[in-house]
Amino acid sequence: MDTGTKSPAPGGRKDGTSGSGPRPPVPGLPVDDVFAALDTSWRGLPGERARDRLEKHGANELPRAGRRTMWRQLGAQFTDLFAVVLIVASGITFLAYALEEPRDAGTVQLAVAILGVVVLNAAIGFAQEYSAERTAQALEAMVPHACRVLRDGERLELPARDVVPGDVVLLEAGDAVPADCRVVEAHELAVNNAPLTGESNAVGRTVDPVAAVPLLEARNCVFMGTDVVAGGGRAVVFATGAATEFGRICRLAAAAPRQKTPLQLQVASMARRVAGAALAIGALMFAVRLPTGDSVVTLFVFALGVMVALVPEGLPATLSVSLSIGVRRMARRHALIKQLLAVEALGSTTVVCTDKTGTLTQAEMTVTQVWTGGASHSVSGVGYEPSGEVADAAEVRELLRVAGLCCNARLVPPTGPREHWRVLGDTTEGALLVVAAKAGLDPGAEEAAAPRVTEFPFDSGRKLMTTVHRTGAGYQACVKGAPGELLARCTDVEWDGRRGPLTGTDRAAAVAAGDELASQGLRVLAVARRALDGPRPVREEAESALTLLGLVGMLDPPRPEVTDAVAACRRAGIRVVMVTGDHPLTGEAVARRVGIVRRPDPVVVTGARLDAMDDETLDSLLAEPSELLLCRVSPEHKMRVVTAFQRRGGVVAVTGDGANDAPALKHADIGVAMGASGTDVAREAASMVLLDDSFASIATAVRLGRAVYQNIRKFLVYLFSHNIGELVPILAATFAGFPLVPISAVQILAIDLGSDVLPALALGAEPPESDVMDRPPRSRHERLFSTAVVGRILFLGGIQAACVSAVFFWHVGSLGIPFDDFTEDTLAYQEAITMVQAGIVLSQFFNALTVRTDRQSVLTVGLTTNPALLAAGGFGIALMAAISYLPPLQAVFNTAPLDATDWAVLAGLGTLPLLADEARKAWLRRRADRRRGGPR
Ligand SMILES: Nc1ncnc2c1ncn2[C@@H]1O[C@H](COP(=O)(O)OP(=O)(O)OP(=O)(O)O)[C@@H](O)[C@H]1O
Repeated sequence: MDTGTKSPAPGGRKDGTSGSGPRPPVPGLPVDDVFAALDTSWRGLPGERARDRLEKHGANELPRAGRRTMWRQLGAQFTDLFAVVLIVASGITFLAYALEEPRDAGTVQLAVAILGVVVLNAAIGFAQEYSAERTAQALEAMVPHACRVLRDGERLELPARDVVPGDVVLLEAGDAVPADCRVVEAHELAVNNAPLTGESNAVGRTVDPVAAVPLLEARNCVFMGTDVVAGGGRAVVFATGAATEFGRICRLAAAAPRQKTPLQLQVASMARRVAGAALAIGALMFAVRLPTGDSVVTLFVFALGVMVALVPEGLPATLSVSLSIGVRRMARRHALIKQLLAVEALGSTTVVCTDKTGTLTQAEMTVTQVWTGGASHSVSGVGYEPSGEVADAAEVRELLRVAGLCCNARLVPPTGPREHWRVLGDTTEGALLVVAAKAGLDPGAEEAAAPRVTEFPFDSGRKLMTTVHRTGAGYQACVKGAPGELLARCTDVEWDGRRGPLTGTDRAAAVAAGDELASQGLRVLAVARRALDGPRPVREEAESALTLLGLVGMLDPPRPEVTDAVAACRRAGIRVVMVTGDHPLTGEAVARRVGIVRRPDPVVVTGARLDAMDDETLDSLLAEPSELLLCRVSPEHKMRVVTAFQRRGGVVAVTGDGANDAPALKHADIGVAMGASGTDVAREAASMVLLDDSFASIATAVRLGRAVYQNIRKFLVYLFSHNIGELVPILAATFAGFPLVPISAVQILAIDLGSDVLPALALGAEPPESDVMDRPPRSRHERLFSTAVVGRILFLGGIQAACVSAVFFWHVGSLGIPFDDFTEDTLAYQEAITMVQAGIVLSQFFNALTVRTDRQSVLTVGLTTNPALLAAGGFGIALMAAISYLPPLQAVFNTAPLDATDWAVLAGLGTLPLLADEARKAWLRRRADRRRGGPR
């Protein structure tokens, strides 16, 4: 059919394959006419024509909806609550300056400084949002979105963006439909059109032409943005990119609101509360300083300054930095976070339900045993290279021929000297093709001799797959699957030179052989066939009265890195539960190898036993602290177990790769999909995607997730402790009857903006503490501002406040000048306020070092292991020196030069919070050791 003639261009308005005008007539055409209309054929497009079409129609991508322009993003920074409050505050200060008699330059400086806060905050916020968005885009691009198409008869795997009208797409359960297509071949094909129609039940697809109906209702079409949920088939693309129905809807859709995570909400609400408190404290300051006799305007400006200084403006931005650094670190370690929520949940994960194949193991299957009745045959060779030996027996060849015919995977030879043989498709099937090749069988030739006429695809609920072939002697069903499921459908055997009914002894022998292979950790499949009368049997017919040919056992070695990761999870108080569709013996053998099972008596629960259990029994089973394996389970069981763990208050991470894992992935606190081998549906449903599929990456993500939370607490303690250091001296001076403030509002702003922002950001980027995985998971209900956090803020802030107050009073008192004689211009006063400011800056430098660890000594992590923090602290000190020594800055801040002794005293006092905190940590460590029964 592929004439190669230049018929009306597919995708153009004439044949309606694209554009927003008349919809394509393809649903009404018989299959052959569809190919003609789209100028393509069953063999797919020739490569050159596909390239032309890609050029003509552009990439199969949707224009990004809902992205704000840079200007709008920047503008938004000035309209959030804090910014508005600050802008109003600055306006009032300017007004106060205008009304003041005589005018004080300090007032206008304060007004400008407040505006400076707004601009700086906006800049940080904007930079953060911008980089977070860039990160999100980069991460999105890392999630593979490939599809299988036929081009010139050749089966290829292409990025979905390269698909063009006329491409023949191969569809399987779990695939995301890459473009709008007309179905030309369907094997129990069903899709979920929910993204387009809102109805989330599976709808079957046919190949028959349909009468004129709205395109979305055409049962012979599949659409971009939807998923194949069952069966498989082929379809021809008729619209791509923005021309698809999905593209049309996306154009109509308004920008989705950005969702904030509970942590962000917690911080935002806390920041609001602190702002309220700042307002109250500002009012309090106004009230307490009223007796000093200052003018109302002066007092008002001062109170406003204090209030502005106390507002934690930088907090939300620092939080975003911390989260986005966490996300980037995880991506570097192969864990892509799709929803920020997962970062938080990871930190409090209590249970990980993990698949076996690919996650704990390498998913590099090699058939090592073939069992045919009385005889067991070893197979040599490793990996997917089809070289090795297998017994040259007719019954082995027949078993492998049938198994090979019942496969959709394809072996791809290496293209370069450093490459290896690869499998395109299911690795279990890849292993079967390899062993068939080792037996001298050529899949192409076998398929040509017995072309496939229909297929009942594998699904993990049924655990079987069947293909029907036309042979010289009629039709034949080739069936492979889990031995238990397949044996139940067999009535005959053909092995050991015997062909006849399957006896009780045969059955027992097959079960024993299967168990023996499984207990070696091998994945076991049984293979059978039957003769059929016609090409299109119903499934029950094709999968009954089968003749059993034997079993194959395939090895899938554990991933070497998993054992350590499992041990780390154990230490971190996280329970690892294996959930597999495989045989209990295979599951247990693998679980033992990776350390999930260490005791002799693990609890192995099969899907059948789960079915027989009510929720109460299941709950009490999960409550036992046993080593638990769930074997021969289907995705529905997985969902039930996740829900049961959650009922018990667990925070559950669950892995999944198949389309029917989607509900469990969505329901879990952290749905983890496989980037390399998983289906598109699973990846869409998940909140985290593992690029390397390895369990070890989950453990790493948990570690980094815990670190993010810890870091947030670190900078909270850091940022809030200096507020105490600023407020207490002011209150003390007022109550002591000192007529001036020990630290002015502009000085407070200089600390907030000059010396505190950068170290807070550097704390948000701290690497995980080495003992982060030696503690139990954080309770999901634990507040960010826990008693421990507030206690530490008061502890560190209190010491700092005591030190700087002492410095102030010592300095103003040592000269014997009466308090009432002090004016703003008294040198001793200028020196004293400079010392208070420098005292806080130095103390904050040491504070930053001490908050780096919760319980460990700072010396254990090393004083220089966060160079960014040292640089940020160093910058703050240099700025302070400039404020003390440079005349223009002295004029602004009313400061005076400090001498070396002053600096030395301040530095000495600044270390006090650090030393006191070290003593507190040592006490905590000793207490923990005592609880554990002696030091470790
Ligand atoms: N492509 C296939 N065709 C037929 N049978 C298969 C196929 N793949 C697996 N099986 C059989 O079905 C059983 C369950 O496989 P399934 O892929 O559902 O397990 P799973 O839950 O993904 O396992 P795992 O936990 O190892 O990832 C296997 O033990 C095997 O006997």
